[in-house]
Amino acid sequence: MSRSPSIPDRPHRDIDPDLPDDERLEALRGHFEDLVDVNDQLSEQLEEAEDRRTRLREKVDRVERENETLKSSSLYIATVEDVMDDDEVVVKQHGNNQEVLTEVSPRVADRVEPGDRVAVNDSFAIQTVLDAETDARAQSMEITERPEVGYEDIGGIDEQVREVREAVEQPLAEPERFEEVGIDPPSGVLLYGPPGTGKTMLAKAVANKTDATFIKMAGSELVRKFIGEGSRLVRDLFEMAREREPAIIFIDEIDAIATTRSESKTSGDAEVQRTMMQLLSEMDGFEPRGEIRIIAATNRFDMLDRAILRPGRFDRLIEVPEPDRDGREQILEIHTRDMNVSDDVDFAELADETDEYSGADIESLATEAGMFAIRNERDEVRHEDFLEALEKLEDEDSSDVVSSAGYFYQ
Ligand SMILES: Nc1ncnc2c1ncn2[C@@H]1O[C@H](COP(=O)(O)OP(=O)(O)OP(=O)(O)O)[C@@H](O)[C@H]1O
Repeated sequence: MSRSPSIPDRPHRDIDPDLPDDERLEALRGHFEDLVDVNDQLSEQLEEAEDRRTRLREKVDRVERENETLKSSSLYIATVEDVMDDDEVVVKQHGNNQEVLTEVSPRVADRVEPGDRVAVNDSFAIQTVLDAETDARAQSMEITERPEVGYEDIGGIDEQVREVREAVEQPLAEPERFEEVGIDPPSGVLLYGPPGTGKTMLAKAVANKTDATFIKMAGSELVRKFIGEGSRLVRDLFEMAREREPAIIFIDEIDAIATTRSESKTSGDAEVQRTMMQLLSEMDGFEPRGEIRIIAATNRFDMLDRAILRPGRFDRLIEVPEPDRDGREQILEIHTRDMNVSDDVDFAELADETDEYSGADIESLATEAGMFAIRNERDEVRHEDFLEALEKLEDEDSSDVVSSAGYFYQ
């Protein structure tokens, strides 16, 4: 790197005005030569500075172009297996487990270590090293420091809220009570019931109440996202939780990895099996009174492999049913809390009319009613808007609207 050149001193000469003319002329000539010298030096420096500026500009342009390429092209996730000399590394690609000898871009060369998760481009050159956060997201984990759902946002399932608080919140908030009594809290809690009934909300609300990090992963992602990576993802999930204790791990659609063992021995089944074994071994090695709690959810209780329900695993089962009439009224009130609803809205009647609606369906109903008000150029939502919304939802394919219909969960 070139250092900035020093600026030459300003030439200075005292010329005695009483000197004879020829001596004064000589002195002035000397001064003039000094000035020309300095001028030459400054011009040279200016030229160098301009050169440097051009080189920097080119560098910036190049980095900007690289940046654009990085942003616009898809990158693939891989794990570094080995780092060799000359900036060469062996990476294993997620998805197909292919091992590739590749190069590291000089920008990240000194940051790459075996075990790192990296993003590679189409020609497998390593572009970036993923930090824990990006890595987790790339693996479809959803991490929320403090979810914004409170118990007051959940309607119609008070008993389930109570049970979850007892099984998950209390062991985190007052572990000493379990110690005093001499029992271990439930290892894992399994919430089961039709879709859209508030299972995820329940898990988020406990995390909110206990200031725990909420880490969510869908079982389907564990087995579908990167074939052959399921058990590693489970390990990462628990690792992430250990780094962020207190934490609540929420595995949605647990049935995707814990289905009843099928007779067929396809590689897909073996993969699912390995993922489940990893989950069980993580849970078995768990500190029962520790600061990580695990909640799983399923709509397909009937399909679950009973091995995951043994003591020490998901040993507290909580059914989260569709809301009853009063529950629906409560949920309607929750979802219209921030809406400008007119006094003529009859929640009791709407609750009567929404038999078999899940909480999620009721949320859609409220949003749809709001849309009708907007369409009619009103800023107040009236009862008639809810009725129109009901009609619209009923008209749409009823199996889509009433999401619980047709689901077998026990
Ligand atoms: N009991 C409820 N009280 C209030 N809102 C609810 C309730 N149940 C569901 N909802 C609404 O429906 C949305 C979806 O609910 P949630 O994701 O918790 O359902 P889920 O049971 O986990 O569904 P799935 O099984 O499909 O994952 C919530 O964001 C909320 O707006």
